[in-house]
Amino acid sequence: MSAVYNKVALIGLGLIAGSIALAARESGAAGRISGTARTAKTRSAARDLQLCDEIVDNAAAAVRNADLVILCVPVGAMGKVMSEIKPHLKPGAVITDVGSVKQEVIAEVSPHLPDHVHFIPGHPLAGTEQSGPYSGFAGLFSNRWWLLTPLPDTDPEELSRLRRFIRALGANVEDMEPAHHDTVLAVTSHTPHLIAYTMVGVADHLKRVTESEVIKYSAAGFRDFTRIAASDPTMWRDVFLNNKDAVLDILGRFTEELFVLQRAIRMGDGDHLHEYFTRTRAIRRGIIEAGQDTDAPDFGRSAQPGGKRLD
Ligand SMILES: NC(=O)c1ccc[n+]([C@@H]2O[C@H](COP(=O)([O-])OP(=O)(O)OC[C@H]3O[C@@H](n4cnc5c(N)ncnc54)[C@H](O)[C@@H]3O)[C@@H](O)[C@H]2O)c1
Ligand SMILES: O=C(O)C(=O)C[C@]1(C(=O)O)C=C[C@@H](O)C=C1
Repeated sequence: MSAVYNKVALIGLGLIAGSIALAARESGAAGRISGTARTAKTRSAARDLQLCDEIVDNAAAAVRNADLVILCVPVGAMGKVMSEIKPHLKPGAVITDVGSVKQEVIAEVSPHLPDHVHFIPGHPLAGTEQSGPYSGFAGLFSNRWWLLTPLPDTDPEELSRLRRFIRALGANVEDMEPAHHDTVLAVTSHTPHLIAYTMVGVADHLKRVTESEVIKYSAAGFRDFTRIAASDPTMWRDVFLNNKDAVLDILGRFTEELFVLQRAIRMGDGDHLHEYFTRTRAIRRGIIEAGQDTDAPDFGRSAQPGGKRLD
């Protein structure tokens, strides 16, 4: 394909920027990619991996003459990076970000925006528990959602151009209000991560009592928790500090439900537990039937059309 942007600048060469670089190169969506990272070690790793056409020592140099600038740093660092690149941006450039939280990023970045650029915040709903330049891969965004949260004055032509670039990386694009984004992600991503972190912490305490048994006999469910709980501490610290209200709201609801289930177990209320688990199972099956979980095994669907199983 012909390039959507002549020069793309990636700030923060970790999992997401590395994956964007590889996918953009594979698709030809970027004419030229310039990248930078905070530490010399990361820049050197990115050079070894040949992630970009050029790896430069600072963000100011990376954005020079760039048509698209993608901020790929932790949510809490977005404002600082934006203030550094402000004087070096090309007039007409599009600035986007990949932060997992939107309202706070918009609040932190907006004061540093020069008049002559377009800021279109975004968030790819794709990732892993890995971080750093070695963890990127070209297929990360394939068939995943990438949400954009355009602002009231967003130029429609620039918005459709950015959508074209993102689709070239393999993702499906949708627009969302920033506040709604933060509520949805608190439910689908942020609170589940906090629960995984907590569960692994509980098991860690238990391990001190039972020695190595918690790890040795850990079942698949717990192992999935440990994968999530291995996610980058800086990234997740910033997510929780910057999506505080939505996460605290969902966490409150979670705690209430947990107490109800706890009571049902104590009272031996099997009907309540069975009805609850039947509802949650239907949600999982709905996700798979909608084709939203490409990693999931297709539990019995081939044998039973419609996802129903004979029990
Ligand atoms: N990992 C995921 O699953 C995932 C998915 C979607 C979106 N995101 C978002 O993407 C962004 C990047 O995440 P990632 O997983 O690629 O992280 P990463 O740790 O792999 O990479 C982050 C990069 O930012 C740089 N950085 C860290 N702190 C910085 C600072 N204070 N100033 C300047 N640079 C700094 C690091 O050196 C590194 O180059 C985050 O905002 C995160 O919320 C992550
Ligand atoms: O698959 C994972 O490891 C992820 O946690 C990815 C995940 C998610 O919760 O789905 C994590 C944070 C992002 O902002 C987007 C995607």
